[in-house]
Amino acid sequence: MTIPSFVIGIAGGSGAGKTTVARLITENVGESVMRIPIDNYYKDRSHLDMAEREQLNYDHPSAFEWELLYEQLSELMEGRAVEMPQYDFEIHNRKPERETVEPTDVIILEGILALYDEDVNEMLDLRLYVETDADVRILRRIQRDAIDRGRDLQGVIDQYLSTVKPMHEQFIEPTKKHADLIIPEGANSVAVTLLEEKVQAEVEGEETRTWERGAIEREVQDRTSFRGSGN
Ligand SMILES: Nc1ncnc2c1ncn2[C@@H]1O[C@H](COP(=O)(O)OP(=O)(O)O)[C@@H](O)[C@H]1O
Ligand SMILES: O=c1ccn([C@@H]2O[C@H](COP(=O)(O)O)[C@@H](O)[C@H]2O)c(=O)[nH]1
Repeated sequence: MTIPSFVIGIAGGSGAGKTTVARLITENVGESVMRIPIDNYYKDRSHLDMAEREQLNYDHPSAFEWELLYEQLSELMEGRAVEMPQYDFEIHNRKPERETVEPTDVIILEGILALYDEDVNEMLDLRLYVETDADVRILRRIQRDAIDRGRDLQGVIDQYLSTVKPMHEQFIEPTKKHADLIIPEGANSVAVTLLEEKVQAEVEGEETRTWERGAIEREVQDRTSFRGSGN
């Protein structure tokens, strides 16, 4: 039975680069790390039709089933498998099937509001916030939704202005204060390398659960100032 030894939360606005950071810091550790997208815990909306679902606010905390997320994270932390819901962005709804997920050494919880819920926050050993300018994020979102997902461009713009942007300012950006480490633009190679090393060490059993909050932050500062002083 695996009892997870390290849980990382990665928050940040839509298109900030959360998934990219999660992928980069876990790509060399195989199956000992599990990524949990908070999107899987969007509420089930099967009672609504597509037109109604298209009108919903998916950036407000009330769009998520927090109790289920907390319950399943708790189960995983105690070494038990869960039946995790799966989400389909194309139809704005949960998929009918769930996936059996076994606990792993390291868990990465990732999503716009990964640092929002107090109970969930307390389960995290390391809280990251990926910070990327709004103009870059909306361009990425247009690329993803309008081009890759075939959504109507005007719809993407309307959703951004009516819910994505105001909810970001009201709920997502303020969670930055809970972060141990803020990663600018996501592709901060110093932070990514350090986090990768940390995850690797957890997976190889070199670390114990004596994680000292702020350790990575200090190391990033040290390495960055070392680089900066090399003139
Ligand atoms: N640092 C970066 N530089 C350039 N492009 C990036 C960077 N981080 C992410 N992207 C790109 O931006 C898009 C959104 O990134 P993603 O990680 O899915 O964001 P999020 O999970 O925060 O919504 C993807 O196409 C990804 O390849
Ligand atoms: O049915 C849905 C559910 C969510 N969204 C949007 O997705 C983003 C969150 O995902 P990121 O990968 O962080 O971009 C959120 O801003 C929602 O607006 C959606 O459009 N439809």
